[in-house]
Amino acid sequence: GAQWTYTGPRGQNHWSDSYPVCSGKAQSPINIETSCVIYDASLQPLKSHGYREPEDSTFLLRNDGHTVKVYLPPSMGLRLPNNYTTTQLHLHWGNSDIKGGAEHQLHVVHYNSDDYGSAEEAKDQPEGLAVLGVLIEVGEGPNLSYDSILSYLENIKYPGQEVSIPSFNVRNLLPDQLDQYYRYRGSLTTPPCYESVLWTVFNQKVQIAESQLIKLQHAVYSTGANPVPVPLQNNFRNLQSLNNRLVYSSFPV
Ligand SMILES: NS(=O)(=O)c1c(F)c(F)c(S(=O)(=O)CCO)c(N[C@H]2CCCc3ccccc32)c1F
Ligand SMILES: [Zn+2]
Repeated sequence: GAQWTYTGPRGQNHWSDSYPVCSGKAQSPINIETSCVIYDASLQPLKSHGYREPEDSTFLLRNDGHTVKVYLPPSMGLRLPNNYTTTQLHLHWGNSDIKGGAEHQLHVVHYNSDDYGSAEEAKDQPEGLAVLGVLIEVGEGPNLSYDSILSYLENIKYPGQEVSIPSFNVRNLLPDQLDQYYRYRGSLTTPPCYESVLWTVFNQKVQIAESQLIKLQHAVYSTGANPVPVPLQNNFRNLQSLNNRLVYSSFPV
């Protein structure tokens, strides 16, 4: 399972050797070519619930060697209009060489709780998952909402480490405007690459300070300390072919 990496002999060009769906026709991420999106006026502003007031006083933050992720309580969710319940959020980021681009992202993962009992059950089912994608760029800052996660990375330097952190307002990690987004059908961007994800990518980016991005890029490792720990960086998948999919926008572009 957790053998795959982003580069090298088990890197993304080899994922399909062990996970055949990774070479499917509806893979993510894709480049959203705004000149080709279709405005769909029926796409309503996203309605999240429970994001602002977590029922739990703590969240579990974990380094799984591929990303840093926060497990989220089932009191949070979306109506899309199906009910989708949160399961976790995680981050993807580049390294100090890469400027601009869309590789720094927050993803909030939900499962279809109308039809399935858990994310594990829903992960390979049609319409099983819904992921919110937030593009993160370096700007003014610091973005104190992201410090709710970044301040604790030193406690999960190595894969398998986890720490209980004070719960926080997840809504503040998202852009102000939830009415402008792109929507397309795609996949998990990590193995097993199941084509079960209804993607929502917000048009508005969020900004963090350069110091926050540098912390994210240097605080956690993808391997243990022996012999030398490898920093976890560039943990994002290459862009995949759109093939015969359409991308919709909730706003006229
Ligand atoms: N970019 S992405 O596609 O949103 C995305 C990630 F990038 C990502 F790293 C993860 S992971 O943290 O599980 C580490 C990978 O094993 C997930 N989880 C998925 C895929 C693995 C199985 C599973 C089971 C239940 C719920 C979610 C998931 C993921 F969905
Ligand atoms: Zn992701």
